[in-house]
Amino acid sequence: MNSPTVLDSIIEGVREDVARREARIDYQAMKKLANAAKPSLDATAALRQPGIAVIAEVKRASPSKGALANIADPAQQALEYEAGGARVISVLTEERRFKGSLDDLDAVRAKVRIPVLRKDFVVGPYQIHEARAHGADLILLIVAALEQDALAALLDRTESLGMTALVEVHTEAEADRALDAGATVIGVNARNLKTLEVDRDCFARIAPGLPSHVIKVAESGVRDKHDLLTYAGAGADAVLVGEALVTAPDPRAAVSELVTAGSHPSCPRPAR
Ligand SMILES: O=C(O)c1ccccc1NCC(=O)[C@H](O)[C@H](O)COP(=O)(O)O
Repeated sequence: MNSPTVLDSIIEGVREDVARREARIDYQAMKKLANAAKPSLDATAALRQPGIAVIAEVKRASPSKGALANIADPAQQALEYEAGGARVISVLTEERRFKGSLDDLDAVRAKVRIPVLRKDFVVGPYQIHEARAHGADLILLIVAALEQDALAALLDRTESLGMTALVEVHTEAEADRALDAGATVIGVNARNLKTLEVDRDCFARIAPGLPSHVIKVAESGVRDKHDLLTYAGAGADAVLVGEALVTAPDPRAAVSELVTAGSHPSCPRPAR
């Protein structure tokens, strides 16, 4: 038997944590809470505005880097991102390896006016209703973590709750699975979640094979505006940035520099 990957061990912890939360608030009760939440914001409209969209992430720690930033006030961090021109805020809610929480999601949702992505490792429908109950507008679905039937069902569930699914892939085969499941927003993660290696050429290999109607998000490894421009040249509509923003001395300025580069007339535009 193969030894467990980083992704396997994250998922194992997530399953335990979901079971613990579900024992407190059961599935039917969570569905009711989700139904009572304010309607979700239209994330695809936000991502389709002119220029390369910046999805700015609240990320305290990661398996690849350990502790990244002591974000005492995630809402303030998100407000800085919003003021810098971010189109979407990504909030990591996984607790064990990323030091995030649903409290972080609540705090961010309460302050910002732009769409919010719940970034976690979704293993079942409970987490989707939970995300909606906590005000998320988008949810991440990782193809490598889901069987095909589950991926398609979770995508349907997300859309039926009025949310947008960012479907994450790392290989051409996963991109085919995302399309088969009906994904319209696809994130190509440069980071291999099994080995943690970052391959910034991954996006340029996969994006040309995605249909023009799909919103293409380049995830991970964006250090500065040069990386954003490279991804834009390969067809990115958006970039998702964590580490570079949480470690920046001035997160607002760091987002603004990316946004400015992505809206400059010389920035490559995806062909539509
Ligand atoms: O960041 C990690 O080490 C990691 C490890 C295992 C699974 C997921 C991981 N990160 C999640 C992400 O996809 C990133 O937080 C996101 O794309 C931002 O990446 P970066 O700008 O490189 O922080």
